[in-house]
Amino acid sequence: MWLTLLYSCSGGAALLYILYRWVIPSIVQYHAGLALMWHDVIVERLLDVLTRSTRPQRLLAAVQKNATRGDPRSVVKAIDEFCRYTEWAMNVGDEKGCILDSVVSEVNPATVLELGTYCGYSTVRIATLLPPDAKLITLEFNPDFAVIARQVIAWAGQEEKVHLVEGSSGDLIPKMKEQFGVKSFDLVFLDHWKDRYLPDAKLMEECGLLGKGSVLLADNVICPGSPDYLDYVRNSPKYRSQYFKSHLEYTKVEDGLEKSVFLG
Ligand SMILES: C[S@@+](CC[C@H](N)C(=O)[O-])C[C@H]1O[C@@H](n2cnc3c(N)ncnc32)[C@H](O)[C@@H]1O
Ligand SMILES: [Mg+2]
Repeated sequence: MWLTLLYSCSGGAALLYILYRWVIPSIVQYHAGLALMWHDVIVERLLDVLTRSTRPQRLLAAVQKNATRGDPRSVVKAIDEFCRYTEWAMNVGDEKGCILDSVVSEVNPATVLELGTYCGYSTVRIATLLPPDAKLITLEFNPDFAVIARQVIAWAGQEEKVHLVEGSSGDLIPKMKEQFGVKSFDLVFLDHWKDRYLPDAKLMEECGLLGKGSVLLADNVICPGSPDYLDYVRNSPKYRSQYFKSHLEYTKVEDGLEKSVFLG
């Protein structure tokens, strides 16, 4: 009897594991709402409780285990593998990351602002492509994420190029000129909470942080989406705007990046 019970329990556990690991992820990856609900709410909370750690801490552990210190490409690869095969996370990801890389290379910026650091994945991608004298300021208002991001950036050997500032974009953007010595930004990567894209773009304009030719690159303009921002940059005579179609990080849900050149 005990043997039968053991068999049925282990059979049930195996079935649950197969559902969790393969069946549900392969179904939800085509649906925006379900994908975000599954990965960003259910799985994250479950693993936080079961492992008594946070997703950023688990991501950092994967970097320390699998990436070579001082090799930024290996850091990016370790995070992408962790997010594709172990646990989804809200980095720009490998697919949209290639578009980000090509825009950074094309603009070849001397000054970059990133809104939303999270664990430092996109920060490392951007920093790797910058010339040695370029300046990358990245803003993150969650101190727990900032602690992890600093370690990821240092593991990638990019800490000299990156200035991670803790605080909210709305408070920090007006201080960029006086406190951080910035004249204007050649490139801004918007990847913080989506309802802040439009107010922060307007704030950067008001503060004189955008010059003729400055590029705004906005992630997740379709999923989760930032319709008011898209409407603004696509219809304002101040911008020439272009959409790069792609997928929400580590899924097959449509998402994309909007590149908007400030015309002055
Ligand atoms: C999608 S994640 C950034 C992902 C990161 N850019 C990457 O691709 O690796 C968004 C981050 O923005 C931060 N954030 C949201 N609103 C913010 C704000 N107004 N100011 C500063 N940080 C913000 C969140 O705490 C979160 O860590
Ligand atoms: Mg994003």
